[in-house]
Amino acid sequence: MTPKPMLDRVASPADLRALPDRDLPQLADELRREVIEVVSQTGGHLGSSLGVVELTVALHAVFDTPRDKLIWDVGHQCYPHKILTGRRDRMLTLRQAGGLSGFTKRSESEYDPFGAAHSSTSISAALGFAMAREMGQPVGDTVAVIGDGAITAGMAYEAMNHAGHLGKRLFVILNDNDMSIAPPVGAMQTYLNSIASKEPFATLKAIAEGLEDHLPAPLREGARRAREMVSDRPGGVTLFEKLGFSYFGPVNGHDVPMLLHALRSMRDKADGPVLLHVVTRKGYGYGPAEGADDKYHGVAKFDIATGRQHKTPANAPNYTAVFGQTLTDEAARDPRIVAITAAMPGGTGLDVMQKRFPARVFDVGIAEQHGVTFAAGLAAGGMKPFCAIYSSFLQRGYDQIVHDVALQNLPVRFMIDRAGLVGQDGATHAGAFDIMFLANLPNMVVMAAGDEAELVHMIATAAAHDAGPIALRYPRGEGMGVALPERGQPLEIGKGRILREGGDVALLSFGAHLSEVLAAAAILEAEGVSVTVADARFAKPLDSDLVDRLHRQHRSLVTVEQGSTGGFGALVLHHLAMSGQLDRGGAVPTMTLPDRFIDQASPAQMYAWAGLAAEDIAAMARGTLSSAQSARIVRLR
Ligand SMILES: Cc1ncc(C[n+]2csc(CCOP(=O)(O)OP(=O)(O)O)c2C)c(N)n1
Ligand SMILES: CC(=O)[C@@H](O)[C@H](O)COP(=O)(O)O
Ligand SMILES: [Mg+2]
Repeated sequence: MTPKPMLDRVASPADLRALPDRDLPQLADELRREVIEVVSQTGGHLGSSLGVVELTVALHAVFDTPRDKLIWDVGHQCYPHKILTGRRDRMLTLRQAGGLSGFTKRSESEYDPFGAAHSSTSISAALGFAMAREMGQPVGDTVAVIGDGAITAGMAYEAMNHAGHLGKRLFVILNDNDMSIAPPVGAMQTYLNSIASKEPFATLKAIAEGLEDHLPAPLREGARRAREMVSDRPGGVTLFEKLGFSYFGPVNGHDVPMLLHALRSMRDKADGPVLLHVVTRKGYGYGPAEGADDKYHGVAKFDIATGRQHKTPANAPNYTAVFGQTLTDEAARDPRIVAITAAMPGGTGLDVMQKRFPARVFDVGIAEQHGVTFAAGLAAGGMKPFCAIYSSFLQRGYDQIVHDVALQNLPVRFMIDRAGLVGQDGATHAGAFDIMFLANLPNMVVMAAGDEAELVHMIATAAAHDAGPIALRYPRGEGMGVALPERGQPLEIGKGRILREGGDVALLSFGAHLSEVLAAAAILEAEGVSVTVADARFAKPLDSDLVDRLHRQHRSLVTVEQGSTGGFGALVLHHLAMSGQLDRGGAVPTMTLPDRFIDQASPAQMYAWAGLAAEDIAAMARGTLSSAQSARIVRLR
């Protein structure tokens, strides 16, 4: 690490507040260098963090954190905040096992009053704190920092609508960098751009609003004209003002004195909700980030001098890429196929289809709820919508899945990437619950891909399935390296497959843990246990013939899935119990994620903590055998 005299003097925000204002720009420069040095060694969300360095310094300088509650929306931009709030010495553990989370987290620091990682929750949470203060709790001011991407979500407007109604003191900082993960879309973005482009008048406005009372008359007039420039109508009111907020801005979010001035002005004058519009650049101050299309939103470890990222070479195509290409091929054959993403065209692989068929891919912004119901409307209107949303973000759209899709039996195809544990993003991004929350819904078909070739066939299955909704889950990362078919063939709905036959135990896998299940089978076979391995393919409808046969013909039937309790295994048990087969004996252990949240680590480590490594599966199967057999295995080992 390079020497940083100013940063070395700041062990906490209190130290920062003791510095004179003139030292804060230097502190920000040193902080930026530190963020770059750390992330070059850990990887992580770099671009967003670089864009808020000056804002972070100014916020901690003006507000009395942690008594004042500073709430970062999503929390992916919080690295400078972590460095300033007592976590500097642990930054190199970021996003690793036992280390700091990549997001804000209540259990990590008193300076993280509200955890995040899913977007657009900050204003609601800040309003909750504000009302707790109004009701006598020891809470100071509350400040939500929300990005122009995050403010595309309905939840942000629900919160502003409520805040405007309550009229209590609350600060919202809109961090407008004209970027989401991908370039942002939507009418709101156009509106924000129209306000932001009004500089320098708007800048004058920000200054003027802070100093208004002390300004000589001509300058006051300038401020009034500036206000008109940035408002909907002469004398004007911005959208935010119509929602009941006082609006300040836009101000240059990389100008520390300007930020200090604007923040102090609003802190000292506000008696209701205030929105400060700050314009920043994602990746600011690091050339390779500023020059990159994605502004280094999320990076691997990299070389600081060149910005070159050290990406591990892949052994097999990843599921996302296979999905993107296969859906594009299907779309080329069927003009009714359209796709929906909630602000993640690259992450979902839909950017491939977007390039070829731009008019058939809809980026709805961070609006999963709308995305699901929009897909339902498309389906009702005769299209074949593929709604591609990460498992954990799909949680946002659950009532829409139930009420708008399943209840009306509309053929929406849910393509659920990041199913299972995802690694460095940790518990917030784990795709743990979708099997459970989808397979319980009438009309819904639920599939999971055992490998990347299966994914291709399942996409074809979804494309062919017009009878109702269908969901397909697959994990983050590489496939098994199996040969990919030229073209997917629709599978028979509700039928699994047997990969190898044996006589002692049956391992029934649902989804991408198949590779681990096969590894477990190899361990058992080496011990002299004869193993059947089956891939259920469908959690719903369940292949009950397959389940019955595996249960009947083996001493035990072990189910394995990359999901929570209440999912595939529960459905197997339910079927066996309801058909009176459990009474006949034969253990049926169901191996699922445990009933706890699992913090970040490598996916393999996380699955090992979850008790789902190959050795755990083998041990579970071994434990179901008779003591005589177990003794034989122990001798063999
Ligand atoms: C509910 C939800 N959907 C999607 C995401 C994925 N996501 C994380 S950051 C981000 C973009 C946020 O853009 P913005 O708020 O402008 O912040 P910036 O990265 O530009 O600083 C998205 C889509 C998420 N975290 N939560
Ligand atoms: C902050 C956020 O939610 C995203 O940036 C997420 O970290 C992306 O994850 P993937 O790398 O799996 O696309
Ligand atoms: Mg943004």
